[in-house]
Amino acid sequence: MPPYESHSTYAAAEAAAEAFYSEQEYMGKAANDDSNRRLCCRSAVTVAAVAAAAAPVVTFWNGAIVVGAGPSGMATAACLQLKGVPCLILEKSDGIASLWKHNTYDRLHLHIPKEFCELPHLPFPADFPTYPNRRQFIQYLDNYAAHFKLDFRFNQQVTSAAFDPAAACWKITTRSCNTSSAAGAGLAAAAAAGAVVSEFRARWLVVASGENAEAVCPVIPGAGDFKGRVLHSSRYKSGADYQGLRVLVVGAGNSGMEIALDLTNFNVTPSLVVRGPVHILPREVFGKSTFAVAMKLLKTFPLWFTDSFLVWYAWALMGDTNSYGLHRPAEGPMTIKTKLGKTPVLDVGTFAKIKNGDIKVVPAIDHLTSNGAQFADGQVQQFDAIILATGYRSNVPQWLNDNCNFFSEEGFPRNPSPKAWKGETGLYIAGLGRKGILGAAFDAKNIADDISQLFFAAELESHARVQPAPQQQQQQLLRKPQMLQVPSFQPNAPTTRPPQLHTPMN
Ligand SMILES: NC(=O)C1=CN([C@@H]2O[C@H](COP(=O)(O)OP(=O)(O)OC[C@H]3O[C@@H](n4cnc5c(N)ncnc54)[C@H](OP(=O)(O)O)[C@@H]3O)[C@@H](O)[C@H]2O)C=CC1
Ligand SMILES: O=C(O)C(=O)Cc1c[nH]c2ccccc12
Repeated sequence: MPPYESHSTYAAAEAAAEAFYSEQEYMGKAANDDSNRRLCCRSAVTVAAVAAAAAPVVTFWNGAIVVGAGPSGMATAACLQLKGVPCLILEKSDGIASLWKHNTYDRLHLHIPKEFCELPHLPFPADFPTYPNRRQFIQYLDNYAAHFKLDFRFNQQVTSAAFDPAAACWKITTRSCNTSSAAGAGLAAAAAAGAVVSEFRARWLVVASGENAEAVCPVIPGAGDFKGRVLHSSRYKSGADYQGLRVLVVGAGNSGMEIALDLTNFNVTPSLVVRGPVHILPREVFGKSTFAVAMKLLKTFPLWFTDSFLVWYAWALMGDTNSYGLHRPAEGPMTIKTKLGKTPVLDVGTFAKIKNGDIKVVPAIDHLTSNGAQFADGQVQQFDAIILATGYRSNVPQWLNDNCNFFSEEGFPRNPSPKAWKGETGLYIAGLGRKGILGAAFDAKNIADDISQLFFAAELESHARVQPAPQQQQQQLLRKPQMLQVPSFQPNAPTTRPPQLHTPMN
């Protein structure tokens, strides 16, 4: 059964998108338990509060904690691990790269060349095409996690993270489910099995929860009246599910444009809501990726020149897009990307379908009716399904206690790039700089350099306090981190500071 059939009304679409995201949190796997066990005997000290069943399990992690097991989080963890800093990744879903695995459509390919989408220290296989498909990219990410033996805790939704100045560490609270009783039992049974609250403490916190953490479903007037299917683009898989239906795609970003194209390949003639100005560019310029050309031009020429070239080239190749309802913004595509983070549309065939009438461009929706929509220009059309390709949002404001006002209300760093990766009190940010995967790789390397310096300085200091043999200590520390022990830690004692950790002799 296609996913949308269980929640076919508009009112249910946002709840469904939300449920989908949280659903993944409940689907535990045995492998996950293994990684949890491994974790406990490496660089952490986990204290089960046996006396009080409701009290959270507290894990003291001597290193960095990363929130999010997407490309940005994994890149940061790999860089940290290579530098010898223990790193634990908390992920709300049941596995890595959940957005790529569960929330993308079948025909998705990277639309910029693979060399701009590589994570640090592991290139794509040489036989991958220039624009790897969804399956290949996922394979690369799975391989990345395995190659660097990254430490994950899945099914751990971070519900809060705050810096505790007294203890000089981050206190991170997660919610998870009793996965063994919930496995395969579905959401309701999982919820009944009861969520488990855990606590993690670490000196360094890396926010890598993603620019696309949550689906955005706008409130459209009359939405409650519409009787057809409504879903967010993150639930769309293929036009095969819509054959014979009248479909409205809302939103002219890269998702909406490509979904509209996909529908035409299954004999659907979709309408596409383009409510405002949009930059649509050919994917390639003289056989070279437009993105690569733009990057090259930006190295030598100012932004305005690069923009003028791109718009001129788009005009030369595609003609005037205005007459097809696609009006260009006053500012150029790279200026808008830099200022607002909005990515231009890279055309993979949609424009030709708009030109030949297979896709009908319509203006903003005025309101929905029981069986369709009325648009801003007064026209009324009937639809059986509406796909909201209306974008995503960061979820950082929901869980990060950002008392230094580092993040905007939208959950993005206020600092303009390239300093957007470092906050205060051990807070770091990977992949929220609106610079794609390349930007995330850049963040990851900088974060790892920074944290590793602080980590080893702190380790040396604490060892100097324990044993007065600095040279010998330094040699030990430069080895791979080993199990850390707490000599006389009292599980139920009040803890304002993490216990003193030391590396055993080996
Ligand atoms: N192959 C690839 O590599 C792909 C990459 N992506 C990337 O994923 C990210 C997310 O893309 P996408 O999902 O397209 O989201 P975007 O945020 O890029 O686009 C959302 C679109 O929806 C429009 N919109 C929002 N609300 C409404 C509304 N109420 N009525 C009408 N239109 C509305 C926005 O218009 P407005 O601009 O007026 O706000 C915008 O055009 C982007 O970075 C994109 O580049 C996506 C697909 C494929
Ligand atoms: O995927 C993104 O959102 C990016 O930031 C990278 C990117 C993809 N396509 C582009 C076109 C112009 C500028 C940046 C990008």
